[in-house]
Amino acid sequence: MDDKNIEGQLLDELEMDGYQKIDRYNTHKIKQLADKYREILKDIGEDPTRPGLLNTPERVAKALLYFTHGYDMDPAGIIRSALFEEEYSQMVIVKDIELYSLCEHHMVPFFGKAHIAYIPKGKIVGLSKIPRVVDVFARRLQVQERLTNDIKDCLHNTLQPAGVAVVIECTHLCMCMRGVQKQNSVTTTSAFTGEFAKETTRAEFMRLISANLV
Ligand SMILES: Nc1nc2c(ncn2[C@@H]2O[C@H](COP(=O)(O)OP(=O)(O)OP(=O)(O)O)[C@@H](O)[C@H]2O)c(=O)[nH]1
Ligand SMILES: [Zn+2]
Repeated sequence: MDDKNIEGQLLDELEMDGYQKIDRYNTHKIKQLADKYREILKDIGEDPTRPGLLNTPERVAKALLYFTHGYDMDPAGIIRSALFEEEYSQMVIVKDIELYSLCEHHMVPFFGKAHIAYIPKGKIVGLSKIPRVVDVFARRLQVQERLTNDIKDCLHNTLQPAGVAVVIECTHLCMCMRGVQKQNSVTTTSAFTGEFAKETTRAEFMRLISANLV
């Protein structure tokens, strides 16, 4: 399946789930962006009329719209679409959620993993909605710190749990392929609410996300 079909399929699925009308790929918007990329190609010393680049501006336009499709989505709505009453009050952890985002300073990718936990207080959420919320916030221009807080705030406000924990580990390509050029540095950010303010609860979460239990 080519990139366009994969993107199209993902967006179709999201629309089918009724999250929000997604109108990112209309022809007018793609053309507007593609025209700008044609100019950018000239500015970097390329010839946009050479055969290999003829469709590149449209491809890049669609890719950028895909990389930032989180702007068109409603993360709180995603959580609210699958809330269930349940008397489970232990920690729920979804770890190793891969994410891809764009740093807002250079518009270069940063990518890595999110580890998320919450302690329910009467309500649990459909598990898949947690990675979906990660993607909504990741698919925008971000800094890792705000991405971390956005996810924490969304879960905290919609689930109203006894606590939320978010840890994100990422590689920033703006620090690898340019600038300081450090290939192996990993940035870790975290945000905690409620019960996770307690040292023991936080330590249990950190131990469980570090463990290889499966
Ligand atoms: N805190 C934070 N900084 C980020 C993130 N992504 C990129 N940056 C940093 O944003 C900063 C922008 O700094 P500037 O000095 O304005 O930009 P620059 O001259 O391109 O900086 P260098 O990358 O050091 O070459 C850099 O230090 C980047 O490493 C992020 O998610 N969080
Ligand atoms: Zn950057």
